[in-house]
This record gives sequence, C-alpha cells and structure tokens, in this order.
Amino acid sequence: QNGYDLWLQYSSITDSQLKQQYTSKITGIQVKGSSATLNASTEELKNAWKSLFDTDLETREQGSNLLMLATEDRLSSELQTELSSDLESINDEGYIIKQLSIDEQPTILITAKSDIGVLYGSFRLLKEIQLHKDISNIDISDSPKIQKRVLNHWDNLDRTVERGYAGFSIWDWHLLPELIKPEYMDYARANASIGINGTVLTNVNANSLVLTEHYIEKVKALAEVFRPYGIQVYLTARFSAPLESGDLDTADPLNEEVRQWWKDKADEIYAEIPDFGGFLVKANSEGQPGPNNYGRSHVDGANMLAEAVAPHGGIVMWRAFVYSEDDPEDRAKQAYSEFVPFDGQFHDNVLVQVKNGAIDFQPREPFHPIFGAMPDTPLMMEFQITQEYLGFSSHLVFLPKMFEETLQSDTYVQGENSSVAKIIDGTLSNKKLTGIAGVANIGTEKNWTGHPFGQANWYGFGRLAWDPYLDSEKIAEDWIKMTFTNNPEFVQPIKEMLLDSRESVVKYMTPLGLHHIMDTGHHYGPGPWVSELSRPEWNPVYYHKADSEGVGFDRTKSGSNALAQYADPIAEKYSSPETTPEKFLLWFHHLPWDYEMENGKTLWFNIATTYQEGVEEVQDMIDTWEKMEEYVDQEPYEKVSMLLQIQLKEAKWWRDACLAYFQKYSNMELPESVPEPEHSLEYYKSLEFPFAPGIRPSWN
Ligand SMILES: CO[C@H]1[C@H](O)[C@@H](O)[C@H](O)O[C@@H]1C(=O)O
Repeated sequence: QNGYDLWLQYSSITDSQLKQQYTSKITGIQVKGSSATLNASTEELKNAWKSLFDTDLETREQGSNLLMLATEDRLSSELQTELSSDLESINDEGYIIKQLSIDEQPTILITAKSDIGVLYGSFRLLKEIQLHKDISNIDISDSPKIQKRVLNHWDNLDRTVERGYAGFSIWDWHLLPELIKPEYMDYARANASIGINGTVLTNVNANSLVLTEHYIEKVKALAEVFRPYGIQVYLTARFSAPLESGDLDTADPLNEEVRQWWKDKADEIYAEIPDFGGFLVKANSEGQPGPNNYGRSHVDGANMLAEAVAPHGGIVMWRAFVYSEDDPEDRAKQAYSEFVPFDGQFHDNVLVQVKNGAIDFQPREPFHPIFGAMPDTPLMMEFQITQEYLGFSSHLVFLPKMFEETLQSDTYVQGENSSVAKIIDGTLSNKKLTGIAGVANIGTEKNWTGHPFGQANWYGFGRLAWDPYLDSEKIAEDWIKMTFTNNPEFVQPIKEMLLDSRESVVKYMTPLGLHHIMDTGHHYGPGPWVSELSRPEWNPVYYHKADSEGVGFDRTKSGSNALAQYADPIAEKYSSPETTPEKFLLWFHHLPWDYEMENGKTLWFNIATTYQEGVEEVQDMIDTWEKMEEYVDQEPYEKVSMLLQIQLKEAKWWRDACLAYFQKYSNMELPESVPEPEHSLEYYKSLEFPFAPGIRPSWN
C-alpha cells in the first residue's frame, strides 16, 4: 500500500490454497512472436508474479500448465477454429483468456486480434488473481465498448496544472526529450491496466508553443514511452497558432494559407509521431480564440483541423463547453443553442466533446441536454476526475458513483431506454466514432493524486470508459481489493463509505439542486454571496437567485426555459416542482422558502437539515475509517484520517456559511437539529485563499 503503485500493488498472496492454485495452473510463460507490447505484457506478468508469489515466472518453449500469450494470427488453424465464436465476439482491442488443451497440454491462453488486446488480457488475468478469483476453468472474453478512452491533462508548459491539486505536472518539459522519468512508464502501465488508450498532454487553455518543432521532439519522446502500452498522444491546438507562430496574420479557418498551415503542421507532427492521436480544441470559450473571431462557425473550425489530420488517421475533439458573456440569460442553455443547429455538419473524424452537465462539473447536475439532441454527430463525454468543485484533493468523494448517474440517465430521445451511455458508445444511433474523456487528477505527489482515495476516481473513470454500463459498486470493490486488501472486514465498510461519499458532498455543498455557489475563481469553499462581478455568469448569486421570496433558478417556461432543451417526457415531468426529483428541485425551480416538500416540511427546513446530514455523514466516514487501522499501512491510514478531519471541518464551513447567508433571505429559524453557524456571515465572507496560478487560472 505504498501509494505509488496504485491498484497495481500485486500484494503477496499468503493463503496457501490460493497460492497453490495459481502457481500450479501457471508454471511458466510462453510468448508467441515478439513486439514491444508483448514484451511489456511479459514483463508485467513476471514482475507481478515475483511480488504475488515470490517466485519467478519463467519463459518456456513447451510444457504443461503454461500461460500462453499469442495474437490470433499466431494460433494454429485448429485452435482458431475452436475459438472462432469467441474471436468473433471481440473487437480489435478485446481479448480472450481461456483454459484449453494445446498439444494435449493444459494451457491458459491469452489471445486477441492485436498485441494491445494481449496486454489488456494480461492485466485482466492479473486483476483476477489480485481479486483472488478462481482461475481453474478460466473463460473470459471482453472488449471495450468505447473507442477513444482519453485522459485530458490541463497541464501547462510551466508545469502548473489548471485545477490540479496533486502537485505540479508530471511532464517535465524542460528536461524532455532527454530525461525519461520512470513515472512515465508507470503512468502508461496504470492507464493500460484500465484500458485508457489516449492522453491529451496539454491544457485546453492552450499554449501554441507546444506545436513548435522544439516541443514536438519532447512530445515524441513521451509518445515512444506510451506506444507499447497502446496509449496515443494528443495535443491541444490553440486556434490562433498560425498567428502566434509568426507565419501568418490571420487564423481564419476559411483562409487557404491557414488551412495549409494546419496541414503542414499535422504532417510535421505525424512525421515524428506516426500514431499521433489528433487535437483537442477549446475555442471561443473563456477567452480562447476560435473561428468566431473571424465570423466563422465551430463547424468551419473543427472541419479545417479535421482535414489536416484525416490523411494520417487523426481525430479532432472539439469542445462544446462554450458560454458567452453577451448572453448571460442562462448559461445552461448556451452550448445547446450554439451546437445543436450544426448537427450532421462535422466531418467524420470530429467528435464534439460535451461535459456531463450544462453548467460546469458540479457535485450534481442533470445530464447535458446536448446528449440525444445531435443524433448525427459523434458526441464524446467529458467528465472531470480532478475535484475542482468537490473539495479539491482534500475531500474523499468517489466519483464513479456520479459518472454512473450521468451515464445511466435516460434521455428519452428515442423513447425509454435511451441512456446517455448508449449515446456515448454509439449504439443508439450507430455511431462509427466514439469517445470519452476524463480531466486528470494526476500530479507530482508521491501517490499521484494527493488524496489516497483520489486514485479510485482515476481507476473508476478508466473502468467506465471501457464499459459505461458497469456498476460503480463493482468498481469500488475491485479498487479497494487491489489497492488495500481482500479482507471483507475492510472491503465491505469501505465500499459503503465510498458509495455514500458522493451524496454526502452534494448534501454539504449544494443540496436539492443548488449549484455553482462555490467561491469565485478558485472554486474552493462556499461563496454564495459574491455579487459584484463584471461577468454575471461567474456570479454565484446568478445561480441560486435567493431573495426574500425564495431560492432556485427557474428554468421552466416562466423562467429561462432551458428545460425545453430536454425530450418531452423530461421537459413535462420537470415543469412542475411537484414532479421534479427533489435532487434537481432548485436547478429547475425558484420556490418560496416555505414551499412544502414531500416530507411535509418547508423548503428552508429541508435545505438546513440536508446540510446538517452532509456534515453528519462525514462524521460517519471518520467513524468507519477509525475502525480500519489494522488493515491499512500506517502512512495511508494516517493521511486519510487527517484528510477526513479537514473534510469534516470544511463540511461544517459549507453548512454554516451557506445557512448564514441564505437565512438572511429566508428569515426563518433553523430547525432544532441544526446548530447555529459558528461564525458570523461577515467572517465567512472575509476568508481569502491566495492559491497558486493553475489552481486559480490566469484567464479568470
Ligand atoms: C480549463 O478551463 C476550465 C476552468 O478552469 C474551469 O473553471 C471550468 O471548469 O472549465 C474550464 C474548461 O473546462 O474549459
């Protein structure tokens, strides 16, 4: 449990029966063919064996009870026939792990259509062993359901990380390409083990320097480390790069010279990095340049870049995270209004990348209404793994629970069972290109993510990227076992703690559909009072709209009518507060403080008691963790204990500051079960947090 090895601990298996099963079923390894990826698979298995069983897994050419790694084309024709239905069921990155008899010898075969499939299969076998599963008649086949499974690093070239809370960027730009840190390979291993197959190295608030020759060399060095692990490298393309490079005096996407500039740039990159993935672009959003600067559209911009990378098999991930300062009526509506009219107009190698919700990575948001509204455009999901609005890396929040909620939401666009997951994996309208992105929470901290439990969010993102229908409970269980221990006395309570943690953060930060009431700029801690900003859509008051009448954002017909962007069954159901799920109540409705809720109590009563519940649940987490000392190494045990104390203190801060503020408008007493705020509202308002650049981005 050293933190650095993440879920690849390969903790020694001491149970003699289990050890006997594994080491007798697999007495050596036989590898057909050779490649960097097959070598990586073999190395992983051998190192794991040493750590799991304290024995060497030796390479053998023949014998019984071998583990055989071979791609499909290296199997004998009899074996290919025997496995034909399994082989038909997997895709290019899928794998089969099967107990068979080969040349009359019992063998466990890992096969696939590609070397990468064999690598994924090797990690899967190791997972089965880490989970202490019975492998005596192993028969598993699996394939990823989404094609592009990508981490987005918001890492700047000066190594600060926008919204990063785990130290600096792991990309040591000024020492590349010469210095290859062991972390790069371990990063690749960790990602490959969960099936992530792409990484965008740079921040969407982009610096065009990364597209210069000098930096392409550095990117190439990273790409070489990642290649054996099936991880493609992508870069963010700053739209004004042709201007900034000094070559041109415009970046107009319809200008021929500009188009040629991007084609030449793509050729230059692909000459060095033949499997370069393509570009991720944030355009005309929060100060980033884009096609609108030249009176052109998102389609013009995206298609220009798409043409540049198409000859090389590259893709463009064009973000839909746009909201303009000119139309502050309801930020939640803007991306839909700007993008939906372009449905069907993007080139085949463009994915429109959409955040899970329409505002911005809040503890809870309804799914983004673009999902389902662009049937002729491949849509890529963007989740945020780093906890910008969820307490940074000091709060324990298990995000797969939240990701699952979005993926399983029914959009009703083609009747019932039109889940967001089906839109993302392309099954709902037969998409050829599919993708999912997660904004990374990785940094230079010894344990990669700052909070030891932050690793679970990276892990869980990967698992859901592979299979968006997976149950978050399964993910929690696997992660806990692989990271800590298989002991049920630990696994059961900690699993419950993880699964509950997401709801707790919603309760103590933004209950009942409240959102974006975080302090402005850094987004750390409460700030529902900030009202004097030049841009209203950065203003928390704008989102909660508390006044003496009530609280909440009216997004029905009588308000912004953002609700009309959803399919009818949702739009109708949510148009009245009585039929809106309480978790989204104040997202869609402005309601009187004494509005009567389902439990017969007033809205104010429910807001206050929910904040209080959130605090109590953090106390429950502490109580649970305190019983776990004997199962966990001292270092992570103590670190988590201290972090939970911080989380408790901050949950109280959220409760007290928000209730002190809202009470000014509700003018109602706090329920008896809720303590009076510890400090005055003025005190909470006066707290300042001078965070480093990165955490508080310079554009804001
Ligand atoms: C990279 O910029 C970020 C910005 O820091 C963040 O506050 C917000 O979540 O969204 C932006 C985006 O997603 O582009």
